[in-house]
Amino acid sequence: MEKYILAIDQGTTSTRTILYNHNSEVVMSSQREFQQFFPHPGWVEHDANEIWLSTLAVMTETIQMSGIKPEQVAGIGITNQRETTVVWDRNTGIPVYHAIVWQSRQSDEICQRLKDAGREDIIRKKTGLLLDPYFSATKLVWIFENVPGVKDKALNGELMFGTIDSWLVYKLSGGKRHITDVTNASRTLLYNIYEQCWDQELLELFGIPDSMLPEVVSSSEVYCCTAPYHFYNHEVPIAAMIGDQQAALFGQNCFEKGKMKNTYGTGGFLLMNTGEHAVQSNHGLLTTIAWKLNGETKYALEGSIFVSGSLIQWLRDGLHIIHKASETEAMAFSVKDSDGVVIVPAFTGLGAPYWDDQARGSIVGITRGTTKEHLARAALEAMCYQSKDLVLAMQQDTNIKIKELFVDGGATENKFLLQCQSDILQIPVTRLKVNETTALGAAHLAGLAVGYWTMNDFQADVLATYQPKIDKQLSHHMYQRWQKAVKSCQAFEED
Ligand SMILES: Nc1ncnc2c1ncn2[C@@H]1O[C@H](COP(=O)(O)OP(=O)(O)O)[C@@H](O)[C@H]1O
Ligand SMILES: O=P(O)(O)OC[C@H](O)CO
Repeated sequence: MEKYILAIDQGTTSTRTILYNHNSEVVMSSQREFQQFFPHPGWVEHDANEIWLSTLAVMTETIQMSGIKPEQVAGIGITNQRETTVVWDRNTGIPVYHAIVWQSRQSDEICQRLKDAGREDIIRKKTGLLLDPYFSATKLVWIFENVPGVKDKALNGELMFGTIDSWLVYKLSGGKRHITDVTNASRTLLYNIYEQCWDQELLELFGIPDSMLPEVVSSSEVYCCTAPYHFYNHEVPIAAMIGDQQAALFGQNCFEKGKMKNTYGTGGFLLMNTGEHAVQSNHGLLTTIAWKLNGETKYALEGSIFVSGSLIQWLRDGLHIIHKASETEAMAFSVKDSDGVVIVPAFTGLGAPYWDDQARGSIVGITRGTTKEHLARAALEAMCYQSKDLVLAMQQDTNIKIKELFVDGGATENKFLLQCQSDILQIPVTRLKVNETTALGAAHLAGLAVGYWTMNDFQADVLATYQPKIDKQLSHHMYQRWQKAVKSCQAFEED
């Protein structure tokens, strides 16, 4: 009887399940979007129950549509939107508040308070992260301070905290297990990534009782089985949990130190495997855990780009100069260059390596001859320049010369983007046949845990490699113009 691995990819806007066969081919998949709540400007919330129900629905649908028997599923791997925070009642399993999403800025003030109290350094040293509302701990503090009765209940040991991986395993196991994997723990601001444990000093600093924390486990092992009533009366091993960006790094086969992937979605996420050493960044990059497998922990450096593919959405929905994102490819190829136009998409400030939340976007270099084709080209180039900023920062932090960039995400359909990225970086840029590397990474980790695959089974099947086509000098000149444009948009705000 042929066996399969089921990956659950619980993302920010939708939940997906993908069923893989032994050749790592997609046999069936299913997807459900769920509601986004924006109760105040800058706040983003989800209904954790809806996320759970969407997960059950897509799991069931995938199995039904594939026509396989439930007992043919050898294991389940979970990958998830990271940092998003859920608090639920230990006795009833009911969340006490909406899940606060990683994008949400509602704990801004709490971060500021801690910064003013001079706490940022200690947090950065222990967690590799920044004191920012992006990460879980201050979201949890926000719930304590704003939802009546929650803090007392938490202190009484009546509540549980978890990121989405934790929440889903709790539900899937019928409340039997309260766990999280190291990669998700490493995004909470509560986990000491060097000692690999919840950090007592940080728990005290945030006022969080350790009774509500999940047990931290590796990214690949059989943690428990699905409660039979959730999966056609079958107990299927849940065998992997990993944050989505780390899962993509694994799914891209970036197993060795120095290997790097870049995801071009709404935002951008660049991760480099730094091996068994956690590298502290001097350029505002995050130090994070890549995965823990067979007792070995691998670390990564991470840079996030706030606006990547969403710049193309803005051309469509804001400027109305395109109807579909894919049109930008032909438009960009149709002109020989951007005619000197540079777009800096600092819509909400600039992330690493600038960390300037005051900066705002700009379009410089326009003339009477500027056309929408030049703007489309400049927008795609901006996505590449931002990645180059991060690649350079990573090279400086690690002393590792990057030899190749692996790419994934929706915008990698765009051939101009990938050629341009190779030109700007002056290294090969490789896209695999599988673009859903996040789910694949989680599936592979689950397959390893249940003996379905070995590491030798993971061969990167290349779709295309783009080699630099412009010379170094021109590439350097273009990048210098980008740096000038960034400086000018920062200076403009100062004025
Ligand atoms: N052919 C394309 N060229 C340029 N950008 C694209 C293209 N197709 C999609 N995008 C951009 O990629 C993003 C969608 O990618 P996706 O990986 O699905 O994002 P996410 O997972 O963040 O929702 C959108 O912001 C869209 O504008
Ligand atoms: O769900 P995505 O793909 O938007 O990813 C979200 C990231 O994990 C946030 O850190």
